[in-house]
Amino acid sequence: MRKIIGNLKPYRVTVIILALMLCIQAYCDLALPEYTQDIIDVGIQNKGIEHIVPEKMTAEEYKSASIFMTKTEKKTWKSIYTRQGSRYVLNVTDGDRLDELDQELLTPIVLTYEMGHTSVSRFRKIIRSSLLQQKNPQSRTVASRIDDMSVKEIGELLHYDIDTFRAEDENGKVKTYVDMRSMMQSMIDSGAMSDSAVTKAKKQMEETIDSVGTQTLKSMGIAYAAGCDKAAGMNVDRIQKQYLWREGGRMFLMALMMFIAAAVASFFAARIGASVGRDLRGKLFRNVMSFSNAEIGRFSSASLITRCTNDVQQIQMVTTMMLRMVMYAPIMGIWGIIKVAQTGAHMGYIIALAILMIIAFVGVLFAVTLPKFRIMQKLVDGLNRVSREILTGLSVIRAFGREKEEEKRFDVANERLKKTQLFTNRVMTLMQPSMQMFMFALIVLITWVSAHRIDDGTLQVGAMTAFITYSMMIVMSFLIITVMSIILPRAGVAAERIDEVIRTGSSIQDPEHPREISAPKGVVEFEHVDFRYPDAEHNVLTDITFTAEPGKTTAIIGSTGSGKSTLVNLIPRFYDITGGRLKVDGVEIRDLSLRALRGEIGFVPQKGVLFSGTIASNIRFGNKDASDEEMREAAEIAQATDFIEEKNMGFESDVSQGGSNVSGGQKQRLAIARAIARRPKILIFDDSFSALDMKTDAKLRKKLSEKVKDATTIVVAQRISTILNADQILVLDEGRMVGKGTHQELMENCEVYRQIAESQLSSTELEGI
Ligand SMILES: Nc1ncnc2c1ncn2[C@@H]1O[C@H](COP(=O)(O)OP(=O)(O)OP(=O)(O)O)[C@@H](O)[C@H]1O
Repeated sequence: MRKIIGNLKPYRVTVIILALMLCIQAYCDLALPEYTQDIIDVGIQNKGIEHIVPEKMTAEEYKSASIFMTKTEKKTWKSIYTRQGSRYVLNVTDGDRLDELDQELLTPIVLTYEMGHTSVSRFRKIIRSSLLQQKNPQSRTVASRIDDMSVKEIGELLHYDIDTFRAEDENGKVKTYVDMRSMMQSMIDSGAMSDSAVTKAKKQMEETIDSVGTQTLKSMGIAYAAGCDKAAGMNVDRIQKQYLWREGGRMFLMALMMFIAAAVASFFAARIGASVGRDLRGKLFRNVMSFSNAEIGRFSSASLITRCTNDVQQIQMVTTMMLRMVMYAPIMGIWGIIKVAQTGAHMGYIIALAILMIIAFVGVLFAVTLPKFRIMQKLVDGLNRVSREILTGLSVIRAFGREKEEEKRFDVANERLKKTQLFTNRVMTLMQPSMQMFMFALIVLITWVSAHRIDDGTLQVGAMTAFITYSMMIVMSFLIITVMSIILPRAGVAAERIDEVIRTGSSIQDPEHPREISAPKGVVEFEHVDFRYPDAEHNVLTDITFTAEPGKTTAIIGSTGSGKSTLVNLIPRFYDITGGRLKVDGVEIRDLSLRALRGEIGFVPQKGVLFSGTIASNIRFGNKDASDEEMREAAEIAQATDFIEEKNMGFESDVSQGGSNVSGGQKQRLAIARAIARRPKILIFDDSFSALDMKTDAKLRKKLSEKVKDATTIVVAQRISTILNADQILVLDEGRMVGKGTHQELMENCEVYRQIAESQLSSTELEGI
């Protein structure tokens, strides 16, 4: 995870912009349910009235509104209304001030509203408890009979004017309500209700209201304002229409803003992801280019390719996902929880329960599938290996009639992968429907609990809708966090694999202060050189001593695996020697810069390697400034002219990737021409003549001795005939030099050489030399 985040360092600014966009998106996303809530609760249920202070009031309402107000609140109340005839008109228009008033006057106004809208059962309860508080026995007797009396009878008994009226509740059900306001007023005026009793009643009411939540409380206040406005003769329908249009418009703008923020965030996330991928690939590639053969061997080229492609691809995908979803989920989750608390629905425990269940469910799901995912990675590797082997060896398979067996081998690997994939896919496909079912169950549960609250009048329909939406958002956020917390460690493995390559330095480094050769000649000196491959137990080369001189050919011969290729690979420092000294023109090669050293060498590897392009581009590969003349001469020496000229396009003929459209011998000749075109001081042929027929081999050697006279030529060969005329022949056996001299000398004093010679040439041929 840290490594994945570390990759984002160069994109700090873009990540900050992206985070900002996500905040805007979250803000809009979370504001939308609020708008829905407002449209339902304010726009539809409260006829579009936004503030709890009525715009117009009858004198009667104006008076009764202040029943539960403190002195300061009463002062505010008086200051915000102006009398116009029999009506009181609100003189405040500033939105902020109205919001302040909503806060300041909410409790007394809702209390008054509640007093004006008391259900019959609640009215009886209030009267009974106030009668029981009075000490005289008569009141107690009346209290016991309250349930049998009608509201009117209770009013007559207590000598108060009590109005009842029928109205719809929040759910549209028509109910009988009692308006207790005038009764309260008379009680306060007559002194039957003391100030402390009012405070006590207010406190009791406040406690009941506390459980409702601010949003619902405000809706009650607004319902009160709507009632007053209507009673004062205002056109509430127009207010409602205006409100709905305005809120709908705002909602649309919010949705638009959310869309833009989300699109910009996605754009940046994809861009950063792709850039991180590009950076990693670049870093990997640059580092791999500096690797010596030892590091390439350690990782294997197949693994390096997988790391450069598959692993980087995975990191790129996870980075984009992380920036888009993992960053967004906590913002939404936490902000959503805050919003949910504000709805006052008090159903947080349902969300907590849902989150716990989701974590448990996803945990079980992944516990079952994760080991299979790990196995799958190995099975994919296995399938790749088998297919690669079969495809590259197709002609051999055909020649030996092994198609059926190989098909079976492939089928086994294929079938194993299929079975594992089927299992994981089946389990994972369970996830979506389960999550859907889970979400629906959550909605049902919330609706069921809310239904009771709505029935009790402690929750509004809009608040429920908002709560459901917020719940879905929170639960989804936790779901994303849970799933990502499982996916991320898997991507961590890819990050680890990439990091391993990036952290690995090349074992072959340039010296800090490289020495220079003023006039390079190309003398190669081996002084008691030993070499052992990294991690190998034994030396591959031991005590090798010889000097290869300019203008002369040094040939190396020996049985398979005797260390010939290894020896020549030491000269361009593909590997560093492990003992002795290796000098070029008297300077240890470790003291020369790699560029200078390799600049002196023309190397023809055992396996001819060509690059896609043209024949000319391949010959000029080591010396892009070579003139046409030089290029033709190199091709001439390498005996490549004949076949090049046979092609329609000559030197401009296409060479496909890896040189697959030229024969093995042609490939070798082009590789030789490429080395010669460089005009090096040291020419190394690592078994490069093996694919040439004897005639071409002889012609090529003749041309070489004529045209590349000054170079130090080192030839590794399998055929004695190739090296018969060499100035010096080194005979290797199991990594040791068992003979050094000309052909004649070796025939006389080197047993190993004689055996090789006798195994390749007849006695008459040998005598004729
Ligand atoms: N990268 C490597 N890591 C470890 N051991 C290696 C590596 N390359 C070669 N060897 C071992 O070093 C020994 C010498 O190999 P080398 O390729 O130099 O022989 P060679 O004489 O060129 O053989 P051939 O004539 O078959 O090409 C062999 O035993 C081989 O197994």
